[in-house]
Amino acid sequence: MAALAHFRPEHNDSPTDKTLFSLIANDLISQSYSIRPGAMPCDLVDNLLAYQHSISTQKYEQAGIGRGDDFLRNDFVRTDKICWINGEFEPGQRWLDWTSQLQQFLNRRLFMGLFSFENHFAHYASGSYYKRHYDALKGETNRVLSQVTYLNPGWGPDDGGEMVLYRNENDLEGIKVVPLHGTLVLFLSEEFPHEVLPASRDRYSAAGWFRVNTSLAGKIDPPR
Ligand SMILES: O=C(O)CCC(=O)C(=O)O
Ligand SMILES: [Fe+2]
Repeated sequence: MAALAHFRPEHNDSPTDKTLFSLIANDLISQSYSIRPGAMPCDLVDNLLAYQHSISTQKYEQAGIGRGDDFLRNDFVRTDKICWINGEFEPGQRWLDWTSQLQQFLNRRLFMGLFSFENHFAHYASGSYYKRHYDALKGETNRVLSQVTYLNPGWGPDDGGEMVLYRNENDLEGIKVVPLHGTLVLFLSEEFPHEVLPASRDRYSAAGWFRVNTSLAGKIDPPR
């Protein structure tokens, strides 16, 4: 027994990144989406949540739909507020390092050709929503893989705010994902309509998209 006193488990219950990446890859192979409650490393999501809270509300902008000249604010579709994440501060950089490792892993394992990652914090104030939509339109391939990580400790069954992931355009029932702290969701951007139901409290997340390189000669495809 004395020897056990010196035994220290290598890490806590959460799987190592490689194990998690492997599970995600297997999910994507078998069902083109991955829903992993509580899978994110605790220190990473705690750090990200603290970072999100430290950002001044003035840095948030009303979210819109479309990009560039097609950008449109439309309260009928979505009412959340967003703030793009860059590597300016350490927690943001750690997050981008982690997502870059995931990107490399998926490229090696699944040959996905993921080229870049854009992502933002999203704040859905109580009652906010994002109606059913696709993150990418077929044929306009650039957003390939959507990612959402939830940053809401203690989210309860009565808090609402589920993300509903529909299996295809005819699916009306969908799979409800509770936006609980540390839950990670990934899905092929062109394949799954999804929506965010209104919540009864503030709802925080980091949502992002891995993109392929659609730059044409001489014309760089901007990251957002
Ligand atoms: O927050 C979520 O659960 C999903 C957000 C979303 O669909 C998006 O930002 O495109
Ligand atoms: Fe979306």
